Amino acid sequence: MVETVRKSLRDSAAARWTALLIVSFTMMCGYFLTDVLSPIVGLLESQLNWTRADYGVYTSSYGWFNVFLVMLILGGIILDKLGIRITGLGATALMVIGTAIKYWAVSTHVLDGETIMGLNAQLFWACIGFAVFAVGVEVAGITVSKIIVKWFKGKEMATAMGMQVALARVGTAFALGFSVPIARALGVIDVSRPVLVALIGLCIGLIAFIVYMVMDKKLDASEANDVQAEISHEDEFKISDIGKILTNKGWWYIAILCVLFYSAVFPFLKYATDLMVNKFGVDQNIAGLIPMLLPFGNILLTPLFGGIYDRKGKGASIMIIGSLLLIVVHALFSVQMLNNWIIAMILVIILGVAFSLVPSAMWPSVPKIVPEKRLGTAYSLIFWVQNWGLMGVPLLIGWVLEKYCITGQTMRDGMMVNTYDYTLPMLIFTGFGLLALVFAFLLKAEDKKKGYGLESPNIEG
Ligand SMILES: N[C@@H](Cc1c[nH]cn1)C(=O)NCC(=O)O
Repeated sequence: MVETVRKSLRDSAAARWTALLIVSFTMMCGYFLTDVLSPIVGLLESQLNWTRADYGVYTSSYGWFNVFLVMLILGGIILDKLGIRITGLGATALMVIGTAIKYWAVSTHVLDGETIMGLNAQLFWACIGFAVFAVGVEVAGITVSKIIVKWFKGKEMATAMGMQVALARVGTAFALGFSVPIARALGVIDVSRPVLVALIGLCIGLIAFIVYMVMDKKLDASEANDVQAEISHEDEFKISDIGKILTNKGWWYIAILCVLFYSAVFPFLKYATDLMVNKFGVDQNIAGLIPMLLPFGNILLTPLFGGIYDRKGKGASIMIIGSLLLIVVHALFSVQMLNNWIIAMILVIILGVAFSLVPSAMWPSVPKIVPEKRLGTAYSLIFWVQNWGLMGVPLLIGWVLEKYCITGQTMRDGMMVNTYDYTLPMLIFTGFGLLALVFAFLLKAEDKKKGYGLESPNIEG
């Protein structure tokens, strides 16, 4: 009898890279919306009367439902229990719904003069929309991580995760670079216009995810026998598995490193354009172009470093180097006399290297510490811890700026606006970097003790 060796769809390089591109596109649209208002902080002040503290509240609303209603953790459990297709579809739909609410909030005049829970009503509804969107984008993020593990385990996993992060950064870069021109297009300043562009992108992202669902079904069909075999060997995910994750020291070190490191990058990006205007004297119409270098650097470097991790290993060491660079950059940003825009550009580029090193090693390291059936929950718990930082730090920085850093007033776009000294916020970011470095070292020591293989290559054979 002739025996045929049945191949899984994931053995086809074309199929797995196509799947990656499709889901990465959906995430790219999500990242565009995440940062779409960051470069127009000044316009939000002059057009919608949002102060820096209001902007801090808006930015922190990203974590409201994820953190306080534990939606992110629920999303991870749903992912492990119900699977990739249903969770991803729900998450992508939430991104669209949240963005639609936010667009309505920043474009309508029916809320003018009203307040809700002490907040201006327009700001309140923009926050609700952003909070709903954030549940979607975070759950979509963990779903996509699990999708990559599903297609790329034992293959180019870190390169694939790096590529996905790279495309996500294209979304961030577009937001930083093009929000202002979009808001100013057609001769009339309209801060809702970039949000509308993001909404249209997310609708296309939703369609892209539905296309991916077809591929996912085909992959499952091609592995039907293997899946049966796996199910007989491995139990399904149980709620008690959460305890197993939470008692894993290696997981905690990654989660804490993640919250500290990302708290010094994403919240920094939210204020980076304003930093360029206030500290480096860059014109606000082009100030977003300097922070934009950071995600653009990531686009090339994250897959490159991922490739190094795949072939050579050294995951824990890569995270240590990334944390070190983060400290250097923020410490130099806090030096008052370094106020030339060329220095700002160089520092942002180095920050881009740091922000490529750590994610390229961090995300592919999680499957080495946690088994695949618990991965959705493990990623969601890490993101949950991280969301405390993404929520709290912008709020802290906005409050610090309003309370301690106002240096005077100036005329921009025909409006009197405050000017700010960014030394204190940059010292706070440096502190996060220092703590991140401590946890990167602890992670490396734990890896040595437990033999997770963080320093070993990902590609088998
Ligand atoms: N939890 C996300 C955070 C995020 C920011 N914008 C959209 N999501 C995350 O950490 N993703 C990994 C990354 O490196 O972007």
